[in-house]
Amino acid sequence: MVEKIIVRGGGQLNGTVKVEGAKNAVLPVIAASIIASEGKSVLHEVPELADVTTINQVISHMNAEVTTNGNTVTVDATQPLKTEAPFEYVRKMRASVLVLGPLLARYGHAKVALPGGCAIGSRPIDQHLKGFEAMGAQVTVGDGYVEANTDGRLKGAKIYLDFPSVGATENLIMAAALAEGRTVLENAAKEPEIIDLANYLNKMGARIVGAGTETIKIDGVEKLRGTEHTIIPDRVEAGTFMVAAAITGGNILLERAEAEHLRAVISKLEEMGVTIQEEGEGLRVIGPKYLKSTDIKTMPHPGFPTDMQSQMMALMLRAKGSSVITETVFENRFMHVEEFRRMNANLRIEGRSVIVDGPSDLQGAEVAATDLRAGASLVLAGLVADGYTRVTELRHIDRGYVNFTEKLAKLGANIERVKEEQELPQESLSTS
Ligand SMILES: CC(=O)N[C@H]1[C@@H](OP(=O)(O)OP(=O)(O)OC[C@H]2O[C@@H](n3ccc(=O)[nH]c3=O)[C@H](O)[C@@H]2O)O[C@H](CO)[C@@H](O)[C@@H]1O
Ligand SMILES: C=C(OP(=O)(O)O)C(=O)O
Repeated sequence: MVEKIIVRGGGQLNGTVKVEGAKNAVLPVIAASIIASEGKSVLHEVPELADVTTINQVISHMNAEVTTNGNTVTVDATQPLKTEAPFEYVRKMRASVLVLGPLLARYGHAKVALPGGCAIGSRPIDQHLKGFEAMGAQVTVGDGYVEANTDGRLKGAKIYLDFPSVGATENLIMAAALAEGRTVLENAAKEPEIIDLANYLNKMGARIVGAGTETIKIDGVEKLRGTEHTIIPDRVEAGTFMVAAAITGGNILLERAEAEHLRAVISKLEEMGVTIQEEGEGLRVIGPKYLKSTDIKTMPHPGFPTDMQSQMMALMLRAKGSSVITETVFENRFMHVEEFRRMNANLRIEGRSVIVDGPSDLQGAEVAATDLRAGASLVLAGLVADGYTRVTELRHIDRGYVNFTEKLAKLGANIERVKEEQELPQESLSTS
């Protein structure tokens, strides 16, 4: 049996959706919760995602006590922890490497399986390791593991990142939180999720200033204490539903969507003719009758987010004229292009760019989610394709979207998630 999302194109999406807590904020926050040698952390607005289950399994494996009650997760890491994260977890989710910084800071030792690449690129962690070494750790890589050790506490250091890596910035802030002296992180990532992590750590007793700017200063403290924290809203989930409104010419109110985190996305959607208004604690998004073409280049925050690239490509397919979308953050984040082509999309890859000649007359087809955002984008394209689109490989979508099918159905989409018999390939039916 294979699980599929089946969507039939046609019709506008209208109604209200509440944006979940951010996947990319909650994963580092749960990883950071294991630094606390005293007190429990109580985390609110935790989305019920497969990735959250994975990070909870990683820290439970280390002996942290994790209790989930709806969207509230309590972590008690006061008992002695194991300092290893095995491959079985890291292979499911690269963000498992975020336990390196907290373990090294608290225990002077960490051993984590190397994450390796994935469908969107090779994704090395050299910038994380360079930072740990600058703080005095000995780092070795072998047998598929990275191991870091330090005698006594890490030492504060001046670290310049070659690229504003989100994960490296998070791992190094966490490591520096318990280091001796001051760490200055230059060319740091400025994503809202970095600010959320720093706010959480500061509530735990850390001394971090400058999160959200390119220079972050961390004065190490001796210990941190569990605290209460509410996870920020997921700007990528919000952006995905904004595209759902835009592509169907619908009208959706996104409760808890944070305009400040979505400036680049809002600006590009407005260029394409979409109306966006702040309303109460959220954003109202109204799709136009005709979409206009535009060009987009992905960049680190506050630039256009790579995690919204494929959704915007789906939208460009329906815009009149030529649009160009350039990916500068990941080396290989265009796997969805071939899948869109199965749906009769007119687009081509040129180096790091995709040229979209719209509007395409999209036709329903059987397509595979090649990664999490690609999966969501195929569903978005299916909302306006002629006939039925069947999307497979749903485990990717489940990593980052809570009840995606149900939420779209509630907005009026003709969509369901089903289990279907796997069709045998032709050759296995042959009797010769
Ligand atoms: C769990 C999480 O928060 N994931 C997000 C995080 O991923 P992640 O933290 O992995 O992304 P990074 O910002 O680290 O990676 C960006 C680029 O830098 C490269 N790089 C990174 C680290 C390093 O040591 N060396 C190196 O070369 C990567 O291969 C990639 O090409 O930020 C990405 C960029 O906004 C988002 O797409 C992901 O959704
Ligand atoms: C690429 C993403 O996540 P991850 O870094 O967890 O693979 C994403 O959220 O789009």
